Amino acid sequence: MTTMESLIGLVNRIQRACTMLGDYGGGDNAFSSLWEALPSVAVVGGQSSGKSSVLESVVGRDFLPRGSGIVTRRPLVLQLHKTEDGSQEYAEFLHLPKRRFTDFSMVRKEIQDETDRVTGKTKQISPIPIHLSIYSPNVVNLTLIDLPGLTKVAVEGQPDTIVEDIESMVRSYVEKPNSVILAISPANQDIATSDAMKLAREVDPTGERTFGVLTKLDLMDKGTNALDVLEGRSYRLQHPWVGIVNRSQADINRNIDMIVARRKEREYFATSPDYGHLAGKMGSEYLAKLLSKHLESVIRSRIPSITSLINKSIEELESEMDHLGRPIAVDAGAQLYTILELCRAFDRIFKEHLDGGRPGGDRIYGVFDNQLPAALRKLPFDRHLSLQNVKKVVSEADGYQPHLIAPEQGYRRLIEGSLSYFRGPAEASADAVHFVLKELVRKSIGETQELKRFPTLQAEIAAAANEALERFRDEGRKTVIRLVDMEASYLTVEFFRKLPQEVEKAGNPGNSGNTASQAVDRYSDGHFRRIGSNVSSYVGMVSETLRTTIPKAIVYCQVREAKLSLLNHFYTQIGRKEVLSRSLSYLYAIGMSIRLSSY
Ligand SMILES: Nc1nc2c(ncn2[C@@H]2O[C@H](COP(=O)(O)OP(=O)(O)OP(=O)(O)O)[C@@H](O)[C@H]2O)c(=O)[nH]1
Repeated sequence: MTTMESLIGLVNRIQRACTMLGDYGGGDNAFSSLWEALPSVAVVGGQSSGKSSVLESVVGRDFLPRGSGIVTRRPLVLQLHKTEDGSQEYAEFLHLPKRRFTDFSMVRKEIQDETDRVTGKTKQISPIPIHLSIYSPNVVNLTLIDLPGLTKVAVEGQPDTIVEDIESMVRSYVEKPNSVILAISPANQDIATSDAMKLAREVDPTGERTFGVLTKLDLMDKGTNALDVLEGRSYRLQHPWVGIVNRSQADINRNIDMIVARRKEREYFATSPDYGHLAGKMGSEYLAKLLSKHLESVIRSRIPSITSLINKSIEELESEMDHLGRPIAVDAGAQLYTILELCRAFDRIFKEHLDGGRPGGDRIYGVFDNQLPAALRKLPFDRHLSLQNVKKVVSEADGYQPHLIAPEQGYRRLIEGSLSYFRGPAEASADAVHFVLKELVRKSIGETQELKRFPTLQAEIAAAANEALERFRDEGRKTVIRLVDMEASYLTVEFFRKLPQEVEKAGNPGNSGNTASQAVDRYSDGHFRRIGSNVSSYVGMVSETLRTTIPKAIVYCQVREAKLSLLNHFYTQIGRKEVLSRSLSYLYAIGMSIRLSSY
């Protein structure tokens, strides 16, 4: 491998590591700054300027989606890898690591499908890149990023903001000082109106990192030529302009082969009266070499800062790994599957305990059927509703003015005071079920034969399951407390409506005119006893309700969750660990190859 090849290959590998971690310049961790430090070539141009055509002829293959409107709706990070002459050409997507595409029409389809997977079938755009590698003897090592074409109007079905959205996405790529801008303009349009040049001038006013490409030279009016642009008089850039002749729509319709098209392009320049003297510096093949060489020199100058960023990323990953715990297996990829299988075996047994088939789940019913009702019965309402306490609470609620008809405030206070006693048994039930579940986890781990050989994994599963159960318990407790509080926050109205009549009846046995005896009776012990017994029957009613709703809440929050998602967190975590450890070994390898080479 020549130095140039390995340098660009190096950057390709780092870019893959970044994408693997779900980063593409968005966040503010070491990885996104690493991504940003990497040079790449961003292809910018207005719609129909010939962007796709240029990319395809640089690659020497048809593989980009075609159609009207905005076809490129996600950035496409295209990594070209030169392989030995005569070797089979193939393509690979980062999101489908196991699949080699040799049929390039399938590559086109996969780009379309993968675009739709993120954006939906809508015409939305998304900044999440698709990574495609092409291995071919007909390419030079190069990383290109294809971006949506700049447009001036939204088409049917697209949000009005699409014009700005595309511009700001493209801008986010080209404004990075490390990006090389491949600005595509059609020769049959005034260069002064080119969308690509407008944006390039804004982000790179000195033209240091802009490569101007002029397409459609063959479509210029007879008798005119683009020498003013190509020789740098119309628009000055630090790098030379490159003229291109792509396949026309008719060529495409006639399925003119890419390699044939490249040859025709060479012939076009070689025989052109206008451009003959520039022939050696025109055409898509020359463009590819020019870019590759430039990219290499940029990368070379960045090696020291890239190395230090890699080290910083490694440090960050290491510390995240320390935090999550090291992966159990050495060969993470293969073992991840085994681990998940083992977890599932455990999960199955755990569910059998809950659903029956294995003992233990019945103990949850025991909590609801015995423990909870017993605890409810034992609540000290007798004391709370004793004659003495009722008198005290009611008088306190009355204040300086004793109640006239029914002691509404007194009732409320007595009821609220009583209801608060329900919190204890409610929480105790959540705890009791929690302990049953915990015990079932312990048992299930012991009964999972497959786990016998993996004590560490056993411990990790136990820890993860118990942690999940704790979370479910917290939720269960919160919910049952809420049930109790709900009872206290709104009392059943009918119950109160009945009260005054009862008091009235009880206070006036057949003597409705005698207010004096009524008054005496109202403050007699009998009166307070009646209040106590009214409250007691209200509380009894609530107790009945809670006896049935508390189990529902606990099953919903704890038992059901344990069945559905006991190890979900754990699965996410080991998945993350796997990705981290893969990225880490990746970066170590890259760091190593930088140290070993003499860049
Ligand atoms: N004759 C001729 N036609 C070209 C040339 N370059 C592009 N075309 C044609 O112009 C049309 C648009 O080219 P594309 O490569 O699809 O342009 P694009 O910028 O990718 O377009 P969008 O993806 O729609 O933004 C196609 O029909 C091409 O065949 C060229 O150099 N000469």
